Amino acid sequence: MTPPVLTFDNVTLAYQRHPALHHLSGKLQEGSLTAVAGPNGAGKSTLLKAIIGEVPVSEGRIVHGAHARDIGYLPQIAEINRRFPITVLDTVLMGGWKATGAFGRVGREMLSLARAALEDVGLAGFDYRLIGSLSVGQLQRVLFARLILQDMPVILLDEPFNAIDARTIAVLVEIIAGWHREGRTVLAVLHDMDLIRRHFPETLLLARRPIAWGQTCQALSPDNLAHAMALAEAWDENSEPCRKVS
Ligand SMILES: Nc1ncnc2c1ncn2[C@@H]1O[C@H](COP(=O)(O)OP(=O)(O)OP(=O)(O)O)[C@@H](O)[C@H]1O
Repeated sequence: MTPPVLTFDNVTLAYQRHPALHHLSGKLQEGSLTAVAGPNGAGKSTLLKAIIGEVPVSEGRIVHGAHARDIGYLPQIAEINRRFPITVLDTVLMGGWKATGAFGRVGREMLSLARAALEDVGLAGFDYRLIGSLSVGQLQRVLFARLILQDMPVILLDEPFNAIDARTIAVLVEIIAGWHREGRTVLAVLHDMDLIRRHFPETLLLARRPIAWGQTCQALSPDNLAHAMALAEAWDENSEPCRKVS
């Protein structure tokens, strides 16, 4: 068996010592397709940010396997500055910086790969549109095209289907399924339980702490979902900073 892509060893993540996620342990296997589910404020986005090093680990550790530097990350769309005056094509080409270097010239091959990625997401011909002129769904397609160009073995997606219509969701779900078939590891924060059940074989259910992690049908059992909701409702934002649990 190949070593896990990520190992979580009793991980606690906190902001100003107030825990957002407690005591997560488990392994993300190479080639797995996993949803991260849970109520608002459960710590889902925080977990993704900790994996890419944007949020420090307060306790425990996250051990990266062979692909430590090879992670593609799609932030929540609300975190993208759409006023930045950049074209669709240049946004996608940012996904190729590893090959071109930060200030390298974009070669013909990279350009044609970027255009092919735009075609894959159904946006052929949008090259010179400014991203500020796109609908939310079109912008999400552009960001997926950038991930295609990035060509990473591990891909983290934070609410990729938020505020997106069914047609665009179908296109993006198919791209994710393609990544899975290619053996990439995908971890996606999602809210739509039906969509998770249909397309994601594994689920990590969080409610400020892990509730379940395994096959989706078991992880999203009615008992587990009720437990997660009850914990979320009982949560006190002003609770004491985390103390170690032995
Ligand atoms: N930068 C920050 N500073 C302080 N607290 C934060 C920060 N970011 C998130 N939090 C808090 O950490 C907790 C977990 O937030 P997180 O965004 O990880 O939840 P989530 O499960 O992704 O929620 P949602 O489904 O609403 O996006 C929340 O209580 C949130 O207010």
